[in-house]
Amino acid sequence: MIDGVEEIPYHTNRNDYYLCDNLTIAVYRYSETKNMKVAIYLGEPIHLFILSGFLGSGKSTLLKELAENEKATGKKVAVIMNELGEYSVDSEIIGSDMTILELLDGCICCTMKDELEMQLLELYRNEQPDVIFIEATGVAHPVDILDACLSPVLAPYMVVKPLITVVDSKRWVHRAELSPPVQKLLEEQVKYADHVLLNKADTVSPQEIDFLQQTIKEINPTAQQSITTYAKTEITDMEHARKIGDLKDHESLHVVHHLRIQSMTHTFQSEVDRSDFEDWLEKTSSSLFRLKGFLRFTGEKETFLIQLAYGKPFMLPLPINLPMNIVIIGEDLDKEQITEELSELETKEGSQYAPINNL
Ligand SMILES: Nc1nc2c(ncn2[C@@H]2O[C@H](COP(=O)(O)OP(=O)(O)OP(=O)(O)O)[C@@H](O)[C@H]2O)c(=O)[nH]1
Repeated sequence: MIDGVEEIPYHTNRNDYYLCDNLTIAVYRYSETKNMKVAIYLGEPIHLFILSGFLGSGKSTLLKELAENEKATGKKVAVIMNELGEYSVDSEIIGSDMTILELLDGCICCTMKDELEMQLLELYRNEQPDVIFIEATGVAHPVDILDACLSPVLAPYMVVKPLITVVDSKRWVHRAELSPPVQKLLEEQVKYADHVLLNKADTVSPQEIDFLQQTIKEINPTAQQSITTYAKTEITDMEHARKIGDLKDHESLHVVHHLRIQSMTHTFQSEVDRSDFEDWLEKTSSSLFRLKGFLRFTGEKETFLIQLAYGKPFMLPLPINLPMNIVIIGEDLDKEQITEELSELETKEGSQYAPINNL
């Protein structure tokens, strides 16, 4: 018997993933006892790059460039490509010498969230890449992509790198010709980026580049900007996100620096008083885009799945024991204060079990 792991009160015959309201829980068979166990497979943290940008802006071109740079430094690279269509032209272009997974005919930020979580989990468990690049569809919203990538099970073992938005310079200059919803999407993709690539610089004049830089700065004053042709850039140009703590030691706080959209994962060390937590949620919810994870309340035997989206909280009791990881996504999060507030909610009873290594 492994300490701290509870048996799941149902039986399945194989290693499996258990999908629960959008969240993926890894379920492994522990062969000595023949019982199913819930656990997290712990390996090296994986660096996750999310590439957003409107259709045809140059995301695949950038992906190919960055992936090749990373491979040249000896890193193991995996790619997840999301396309709205049923066939991915881009993955053909990227080449066959790295793991490429396709999510076709839907968008990871809405209908394909579960599939994305499954693919990330599978990559994490089976391939252990150093870096994963996710190319979103041209119409995905960066907040939703980040949300889809950060399941509470995996988030502590991922280092989310700066969110990169690729802009088609010419299209941007002429964006007033687009429909208002498309214009809004382009602006949102820029607004929430950490790094904006002004790509296709060869298609505009130097004066237009100046104008472009200025308008992008007005929408997102903190994003780093690069001017590129055929997305020629280096990953080191974008290396301005750093994790806090050492994830190999299962550091509970996972923070994405310099992101306008920030995420953090808090791991509760012990159970929490339910009404204190509900008060905290009520007080804080309006400032969060998203909160999701697992929690146990003092005096209650189930683990609760906690979800907060668009200010509305949702709690579902689960008949299994899970690590108490909560993922939080928001803008300008005061992470230290949130960590402090969440730690204060702990009642010091029913401590968090240690995740298991080497399953
Ligand atoms: N002239 C010019 N063409 C470019 C540049 N970068 C990319 N392209 C071309 O633009 C087209 C679209 O590039 P992709 O990299 O496929 O764009 P994407 O954003 O992945 O496209 P979707 O996946 O359809 O959204 C391709 O034909 C590229 O070769 C550039 O800097 N200048």
